[in-house]
Amino acid sequence: MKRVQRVGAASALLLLEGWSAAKGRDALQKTYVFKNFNEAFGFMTCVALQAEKLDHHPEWTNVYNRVEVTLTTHDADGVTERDVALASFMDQLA
Ligand SMILES: C[C@H](O)[C@H](O)[C@H]1CNC2=NC(N)=NC(=O)C2=N1
Repeated sequence: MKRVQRVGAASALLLLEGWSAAKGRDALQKTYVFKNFNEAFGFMTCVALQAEKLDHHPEWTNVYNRVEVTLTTHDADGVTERDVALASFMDQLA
């Protein structure tokens, strides 16, 4: 997999809505709230398939209708265009 340049959370946030910078590390965070568990898990299933396609995976937790997402690129030790791409995909889907 090609190396990607770290862009950092601050510049990534200029392109995204509803995301914020994580505390203590270069990462993006967002909490999605759905109608119920089915909607939340459907979202996660769709994102999981895309994540496999992109070979880029979220850190996330799910409790009932909430999905808390953290995006960062472990290989670059920070936020890259891959995180922006995955964040945009999630926003379009939600
Ligand atoms: C070997 C494999 O391509 C890498 O480990 C991929 C998989 N998914 C990944 N996901 C994320 N978020 N960051 C990575 O650096 C990353 N690297």
